[in-house]
Amino acid sequence: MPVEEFVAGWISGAVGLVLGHPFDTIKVRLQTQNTYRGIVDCILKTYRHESVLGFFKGMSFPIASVALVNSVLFGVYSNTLLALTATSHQERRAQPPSYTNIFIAGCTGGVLQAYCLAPFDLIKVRLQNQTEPRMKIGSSEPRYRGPVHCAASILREEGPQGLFRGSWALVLRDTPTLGMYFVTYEGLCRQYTPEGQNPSSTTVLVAGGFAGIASWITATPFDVIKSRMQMDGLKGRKYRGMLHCMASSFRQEGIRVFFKGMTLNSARAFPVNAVTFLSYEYLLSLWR
Ligand SMILES: CN(C)C(=N)NCCC[C@H](N)C(=O)O
Repeated sequence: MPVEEFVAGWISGAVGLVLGHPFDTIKVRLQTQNTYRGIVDCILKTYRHESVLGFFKGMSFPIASVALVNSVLFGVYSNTLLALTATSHQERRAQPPSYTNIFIAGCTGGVLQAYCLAPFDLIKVRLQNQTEPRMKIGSSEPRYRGPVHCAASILREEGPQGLFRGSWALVLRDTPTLGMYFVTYEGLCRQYTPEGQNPSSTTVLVAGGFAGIASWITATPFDVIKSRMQMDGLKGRKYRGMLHCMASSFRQEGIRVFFKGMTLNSARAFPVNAVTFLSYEYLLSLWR
């Protein structure tokens, strides 16, 4: 089993994560709180109330977990392709796998990464939604003092299943969209690369960026439901399950609820996934 794919997935994920976290915080707040009038209002309120630190809330756990999550995604993807087509990463330029196999490998990586991601993502979302300013004397204390305190409080108050709240929505968000993610990336690379050659850095950046946008646009409806389910339980239970969350969100806010955060998801997706794929391909070429 080629371990390089796992290591390259980890490092490239960390680079992308830091770059995209501020967008992610604003998106999560817009999806789960109804107190903001839009993106600009949310950015201004966050900055005024919490300073620039507010945009980076909840980033430490994703940084710690990205090694696991991204290496599982890229490692499982590549090793599933190896099992399906008997070609290694290096051989795939000369013998390109079919899009069906790429889609199946992407979906397999997506399901497994969703399970690893679930508890870390839930803690991230809970911390991102704390709007109390840090280090301001006289301001109210946030409910969670940090990621470890957050995990311990959830375990104590909501039980182990509390850490997996919203995980069905997460699996539904990530499975088909990650299949599509790799199909888009491969498709664009093939389109703009002469046969048998490796794609140029520009092609990798553009293909990675558009793969990110395409996958996040389609992922947004389940992303909204996932974030709402993850916040449920904080002040009692509002939703009886994923379907109830979908129905009640739709009843109260109409169809547009499923598109909340789509602009930010897309804006974040381009740079994050451009650098993720560029560093992934670069690292693999170093180890070849
Ligand atoms: C639509 N989905 C769930 C994805 N494309 N997921 C892949 C994650 C890539 C990168 N870490 C990111 O956060 O965009």
